[in-house]
Amino acid sequence: MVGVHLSALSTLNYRNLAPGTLNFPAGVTGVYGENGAGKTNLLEAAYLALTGLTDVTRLEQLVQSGEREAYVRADVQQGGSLSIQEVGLGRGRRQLKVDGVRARAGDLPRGSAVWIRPEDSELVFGPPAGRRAYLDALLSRLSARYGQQLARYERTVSQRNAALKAGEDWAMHVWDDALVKLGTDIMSFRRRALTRLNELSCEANAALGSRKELTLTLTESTTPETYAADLASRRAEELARGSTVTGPHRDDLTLTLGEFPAGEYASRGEGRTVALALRRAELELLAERFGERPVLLIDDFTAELDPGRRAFLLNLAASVPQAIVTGTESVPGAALALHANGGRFTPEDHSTVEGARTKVGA
Ligand SMILES: Nc1ncnc2c1ncn2[C@@H]1O[C@H](COP(=O)(O)OP(=O)(O)OP(=O)(O)O)[C@@H](O)[C@H]1O
Repeated sequence: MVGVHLSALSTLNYRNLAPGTLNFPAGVTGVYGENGAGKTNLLEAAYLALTGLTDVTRLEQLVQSGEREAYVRADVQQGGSLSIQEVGLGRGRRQLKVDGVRARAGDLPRGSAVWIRPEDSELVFGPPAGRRAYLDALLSRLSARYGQQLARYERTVSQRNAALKAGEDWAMHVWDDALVKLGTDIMSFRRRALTRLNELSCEANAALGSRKELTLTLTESTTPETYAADLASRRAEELARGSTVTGPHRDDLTLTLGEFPAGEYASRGEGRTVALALRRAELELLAERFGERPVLLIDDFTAELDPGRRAFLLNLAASVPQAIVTGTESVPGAALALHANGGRFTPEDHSTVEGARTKVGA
C-alpha cells in the first residue's frame, strides 16, 4: 500500500525548535539526542502540520517563550499530489492554510499521521475521558460526519447544562429532543466502528506477544433505544446537579485483558502493550479507510524497556512507507539519522540526504 509522505517540515518560533526546514526521506528517520533536546517537540510540530490537530489546550504553550506567534509548515505528498499545509499559532488562535487557502481542521486530509508516545499508557490506566478522546478523535478522522455530530452534541450538552443550572424544567423537552437525535447517531456510529477496532486491537495485542486476549467494549450510560426514557427518568437528579449525566459523553471504552479490566488489573508492561495495540489499530483503520498508510511518528522508542515491545515498534516503523522515530540512542536501520541538540537537528551522515536542513523560505 502507498503511503502519505512528509517531504519537508518547516518551523518558526515553535517551542524550543530552531527555525528552519528539515527534509525527510522515505523509510525511517531516526532522531536521537539527550533529554530536552526537542525530539518530542519535532514530532508534535510534524503531527500538527500534517493533521491540524493538537491536544494542547493553551496554544500559546506551543509558541517559543518571548515570541508572540509560531508557524509550522508541512510539504505533504498524498493521493499522488503535493500540498503545502501551514499552521499559524498565536494566543488562543490557530490558523490553517492548504496550498495558500484558508482552511478548517476538517479540510485537512484526515488519515495523514499516527503518533505513538510513552504517555499512551494513560489510555489504559487513566480515566474514561482519555479513552473517549481516543475513540472520538479516531472516529472523527474516519468520518467527518461523526466529528460534526459530536461537536453539535457537545454544544447541546453544555447549553442543556446551562438550562439545568437555571432550573428551566419547562425547556427540557427541546434540549432532550436534540440530545437524543445527536446522541443516538453517536452511539450507533461507535457501535459500528467498534467491531473492526476490536478485531485490529486484539490482533495487534497478540502480535505484541500478549497471551491474554484483549477485548474492547463500550460501557454505555444509556442505549439508542432507551435514551429518551432514561433522560426523562433522571430529570429531577439532573436538575439538582445542574448537569447532564446520561449520554455518550459519559460512556467508556472498556479494555478487558483476559478476564479483567486492564486499567485495574494489568501490569504496567501489559498496559503498555494494550496502548501500543490501540495505536497500531488506529494506523490500520486509517490506512483501510483512506487507502494510504499514514506517516508514523514514534516518540522515544528507548522508553520501551521490554525488548519485545521495542522490536515491535521498530518493526512497525520499518513496515510503513515513512516513519520518524525518536530516542535517546540512535535508531537501528534508519535511512536518515538526525542528531538533536538544543532544538537543532543535524544529519549524522551528510551524504545520506543533501541539505537536510535549510533556512525557512530558502
Ligand atoms: N514554548 C516553549 N518555548 C521554549 N522552550 C520550550 C517551550 N515549550 C517547551 N520548551 C522546551 O523544549 C525542551 C525540549 O522538550 P522536548 O520534550 O521536545 O524534549 P525531548 O528531546 O523530547 O526530551 P525527552 O527525551 O526528555 O523526552 C524542554 O526543555 C522545554 O523546556
